[in-house]
Amino acid sequence: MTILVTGGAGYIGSHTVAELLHRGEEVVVVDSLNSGHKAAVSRGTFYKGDLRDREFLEGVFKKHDIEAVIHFAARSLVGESVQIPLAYYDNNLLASHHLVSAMLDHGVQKIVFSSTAAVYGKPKQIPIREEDPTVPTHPYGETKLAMEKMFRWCEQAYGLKSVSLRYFNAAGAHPEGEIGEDHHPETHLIPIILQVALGQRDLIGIFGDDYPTEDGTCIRDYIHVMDLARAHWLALEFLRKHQQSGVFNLGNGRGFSVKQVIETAREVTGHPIPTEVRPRRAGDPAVLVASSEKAQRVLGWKSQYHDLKTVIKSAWQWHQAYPRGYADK
Ligand SMILES: NC(=O)c1ccc[n+]([C@@H]2O[C@H](COP(=O)([O-])OP(=O)(O)OC[C@H]3O[C@@H](n4cnc5c(N)ncnc54)[C@H](O)[C@@H]3O)[C@@H](O)[C@H]2O)c1
Ligand SMILES: O=c1ccn([C@@H]2O[C@H](COP(=O)(O)OP(=O)(O)O[C@H]3O[C@H](CO)[C@@H](O)[C@H](O)[C@H]3O)[C@@H](O)[C@H]2O)c(=O)[nH]1
Repeated sequence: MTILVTGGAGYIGSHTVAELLHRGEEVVVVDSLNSGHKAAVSRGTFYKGDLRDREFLEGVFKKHDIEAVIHFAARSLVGESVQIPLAYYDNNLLASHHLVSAMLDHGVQKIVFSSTAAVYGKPKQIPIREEDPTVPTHPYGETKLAMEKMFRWCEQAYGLKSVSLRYFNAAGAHPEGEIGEDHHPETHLIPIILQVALGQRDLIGIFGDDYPTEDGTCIRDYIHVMDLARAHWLALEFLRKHQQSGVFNLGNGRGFSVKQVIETAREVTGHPIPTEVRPRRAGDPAVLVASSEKAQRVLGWKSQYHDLKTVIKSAWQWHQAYPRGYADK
């Protein structure tokens, strides 16, 4: 039987596809290539298409004996979601609605879902635990939370089993160096810093240095993309074994400020990486750090890349080999 991976040509999706294939799973990828890259999926069956195209989706479900779905496909930029919220309701909620309808029509009852730390909004306590209040501060987080809820209601009504993985900040690249992070435009901190080190940008803008943190810059929990990839396989195994739904945080449990990330990148790259302080970015909470105790206890997951330097080194290896990302492949 086959695992359908939506958004499998994207950053986290492509690393998960590589992990699933490594584990001997059969994989079918569906991706619109809106932000992903065909070259990121070198093995497995690939279909270019949009989840909102019901006829297209129907064709994929008819052609393959699908056991479960891993659902990455989404728009996922915090700032953009504030500017064009309807695009987020359309591409995230409507697309997921089509996907779940097709799944249920074809008797597919298991889904692993890319949720996010953004569902918590401004956390009341650190580290954040799964039972903490979920009060998103932007449409991106709002649509992800709505999808989690949609899965829960579908469990009650139709028996759908879901695992929602709330990831914190994904970073790094595959250890074999053939796939990595390549977004256009790039908005994420670590790849932008590495573009400065490559000479593609003059400096990195720091979005606010007046947060209530030790050095005034935002603190995030950076988790290696291969640790995330392995968690998806474990979530699939959890669904197979227990026929039970669940929600899990995935982070390293350690927070690093924007300034600390820049300093570590200077050590890794040997580049001075000039900075400029800019205004705060709308919707950014000061600190997001996960407790992943539940994922460790229930899924048997453990982060293998806890050191920020190792995470940045692995991203740097990819950016050095492919300075223009997949355009160089
Ligand atoms: N990158 C992070 O730090 C992070 C953190 C938390 C959660 N997430 C979530 O993880 C998932 C993957 O993130 P990413 O950074 O790999 O993003 P990405 O943009 O690299 O990947 C998303 C993929 O989905 C595809 N896609 C989007 N809409 C589609 C549609 N309607 N039909 C078919 N394909 C579609 C895109 O072409 C792309 O390949 C997203 O759901 C995101 O919300 C990411
Ligand atoms: O040029 C930049 C880019 C980012 N930042 C800061 O760096 C931190 C990390 O930002 P970024 O890499 O853009 O990630 P987030 O906005 O934290 O969002 C990521 O992590 C979230 C979970 O925490 C996911 O939901 C999102 O999909 C994913 O993009 C934030 O404090 C930003 O303000 C800067 O100071 N300068």
